[in-house]
Amino acid sequence: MTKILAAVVQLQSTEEKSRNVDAAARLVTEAAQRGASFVALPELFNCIGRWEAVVAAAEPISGPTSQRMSELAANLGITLLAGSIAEQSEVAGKIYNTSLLFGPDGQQLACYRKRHLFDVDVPDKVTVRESEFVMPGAEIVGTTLPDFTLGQSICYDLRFPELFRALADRRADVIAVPAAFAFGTGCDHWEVLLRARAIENQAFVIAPNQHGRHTPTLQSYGRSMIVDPWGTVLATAADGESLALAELDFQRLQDIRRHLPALSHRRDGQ
Ligand SMILES: O=C(O)CCC(=O)C(=O)O
Repeated sequence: MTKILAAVVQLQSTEEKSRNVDAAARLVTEAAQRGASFVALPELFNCIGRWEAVVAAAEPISGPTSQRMSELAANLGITLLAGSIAEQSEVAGKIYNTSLLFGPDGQQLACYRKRHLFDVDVPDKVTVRESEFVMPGAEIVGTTLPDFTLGQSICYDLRFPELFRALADRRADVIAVPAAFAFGTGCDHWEVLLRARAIENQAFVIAPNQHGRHTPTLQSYGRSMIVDPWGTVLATAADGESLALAELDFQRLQDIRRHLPALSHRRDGQ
């Protein structure tokens, strides 16, 4: 198959897990009913807010949220990227920020843990120390699916082109960037970075984001997006909890790579 319909789900998650998972399931179901066969949820979709609350909500990989997502994927017959959840780690008081991929039979196909942690202090915009609560992941994850190869990243990873190049080296046709991208930086950087990563790696970029205020000091930018390998924005979510859908045409991807073979013009394998 050279074309599929993909969807990104935009949420305004809270610290209330059952509310968030229900909202996610409702929008994933709507996306599947509209014909999407690949649906992606944002970062920390099942619980976001104060870090203490996120850590307290952490689950093992095979916990209630992943079981619900696995059943959802199987019932709808779709491939589901469960954005990320807080995963219990071996270190007390710390989690992994973990993205799980489920196939249309409900099987877990991949697990990616956010590698780059958002420790920044940008005056008047955003101050965060994610590494106080989150352990960095070690692995780079690319998964070959029947229709395409998926590369995984999470949010702040977007600023590290070497990760995306490593995913391109694993032949990623689609790169997912589930996010709760800070409003303060998102206004200027979100779309530019997504489009740059798509253009330079000649891949579709699927970027479901959180939107709106989660706590008085935590606000996500929204504008969840699907970008094609030419850097064209194919779809953008409206503000609030919403969906954006777009067709991924893999023949167009191959044509772009053939006409403009920049990835094969790299010097010294870089
Ligand atoms: O890179 C940025 O500016 C935002 C990243 C972010 O919000 C996150 O990783 O949670």
